[in-house]
Amino acid sequence: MSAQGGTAMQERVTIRLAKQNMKFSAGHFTIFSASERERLHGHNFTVEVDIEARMLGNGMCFDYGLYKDRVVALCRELNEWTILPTRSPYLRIEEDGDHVYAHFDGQRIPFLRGDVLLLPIENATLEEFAGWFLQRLCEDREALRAHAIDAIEVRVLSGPGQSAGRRVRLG
Ligand SMILES: Nc1nc2c(c(=O)[nH]1)N=C([C@H](O)[C@H](O)COP(=O)(O)OP(=O)(O)OP(=O)(O)O)CN2
Repeated sequence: MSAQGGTAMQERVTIRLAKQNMKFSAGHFTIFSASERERLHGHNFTVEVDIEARMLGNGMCFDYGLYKDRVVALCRELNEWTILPTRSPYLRIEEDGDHVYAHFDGQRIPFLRGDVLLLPIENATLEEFAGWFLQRLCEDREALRAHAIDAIEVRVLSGPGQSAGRRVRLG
């Protein structure tokens, strides 16, 4: 339908946010099984968000600046930490004063408490990072309704050509 003529169904639009400051540097290791994991290493991760919404008149949908700021703030929360998953079936986290110990397959891996971010995810993977962003972006359901948002997809990249995307449909 042309933009001039309204329809009973509001037109949909996809806003893509992939700004250069949507990034975070973090250490992690992927756990593949009860006995296999990677060594600790890091990446400069980047984040891209697609938001599907309905047009609200005045030639626009919601003001995407609100979500730009939110994604950048979430990236800052993950920036310059070693990220450990608290919901892994294979990793036990022990907090002891200034240290955090990750217990994996008989290993007791020490970290300084001040270097570690414990995230409620199953594994420190791209797909779980994407899920964490998605869950945080969808916390304010009232705002999503007010902005006529029907779906959000978050894609996290660990470098060019390597990413995982997760999507939630709201409408
Ligand atoms: N399903 C998933 N599989 C794997 C993940 C993941 O997040 N989800 N992650 C890893 C590794 O952590 C990651 O691939 C390690 O980085 P790596 O690719 O080795 O290094 P680069 O990003 O520099 O890429 P290069 O191909 O080495 O240039 C494995 N599997």
